[in-house]
Amino acid sequence: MSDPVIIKICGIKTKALLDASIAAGADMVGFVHFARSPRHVDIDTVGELISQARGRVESCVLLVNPDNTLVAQVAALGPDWIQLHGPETPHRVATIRDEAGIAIIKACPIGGPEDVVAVKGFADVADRILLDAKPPRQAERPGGLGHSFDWSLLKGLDPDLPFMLSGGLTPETVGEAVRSVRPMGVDVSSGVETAPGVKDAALISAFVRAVRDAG
Ligand SMILES: O=C(O)c1ccccc1NCC(=O)[C@H](O)[C@H](O)COP(=O)(O)O
Repeated sequence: MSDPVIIKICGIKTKALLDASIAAGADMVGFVHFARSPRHVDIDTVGELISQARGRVESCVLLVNPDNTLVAQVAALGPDWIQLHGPETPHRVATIRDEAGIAIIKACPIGGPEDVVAVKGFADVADRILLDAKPPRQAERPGGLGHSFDWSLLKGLDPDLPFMLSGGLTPETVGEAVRSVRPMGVDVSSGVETAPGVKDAALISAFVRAVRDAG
C-alpha cells in the first residue's frame, strides 16, 4: 500500500484555524510571512503559532527571498520546515538550508516544459519540492493566487522526486489531482477560503476528506 498523501493547509493566521486544520486531519500547516500577502502574519504571531502546532502537526514558515537575518530569526522559532517561495537559486537554497539547519521546501513555479526541467536543479538542495502555478508577470505576490496549471506537463518529471502539488486546488478538484498526478502531498490556500486570507473550517474539512477519499 502507498503512503497516505501529505496534506498541507497554507496561510493559517489564527489558533482557531490551526486547531480546525488539526481536527480535520491535516499533516502540515503553513504560516506566510510576506507583507504583501493577505495571509501575512508577523514574526511574534508566527512564533506563537509554531508553539501551538508543536507535537500536533508539522509547521512550515513561508518566506519569499529572505535575507540571512530573517532566516536566522525564523529558524530560532523552531519550525519543522521553511518554504522558499521566491526566485531563490539552487545555491541560495543550499545556503539557507545550511544556515538555518531546518528542512526546506522549495516552491517551483510551473508554466511550461522549461520550468519542469528547472525543477531538477533543486533536487539535491531542497528536502521537498512544491510545484505551483507560475504567477502572471504583474502578480503582486508569487503564490497563493488560486491559479492551477496544466498537470500533464509533469509527465516528464523524475518519479523519485519528493514533490507536493499546489496551485488552485479545491475540495472539488483535489481528488482528481491526487489520482492523476500522484504527488506525495498536496498544498492548498485559496481553495479553503471564503475570501483572500479568510480560511473556512468546513472547507478545510471537505478538502482533507476529498484527499483521503482519493488516496
Ligand atoms: O499565500 C500567499 O499569499 C503567498 C504569498 C507569497 C508567496 C506564496 C504564497 N502562498 C503560497 C501558498 O499558499 C501555497 O503554497 C500554494 O501556492 C497554493 O496556493 P493556492 O493556489 O492559493 O491554493
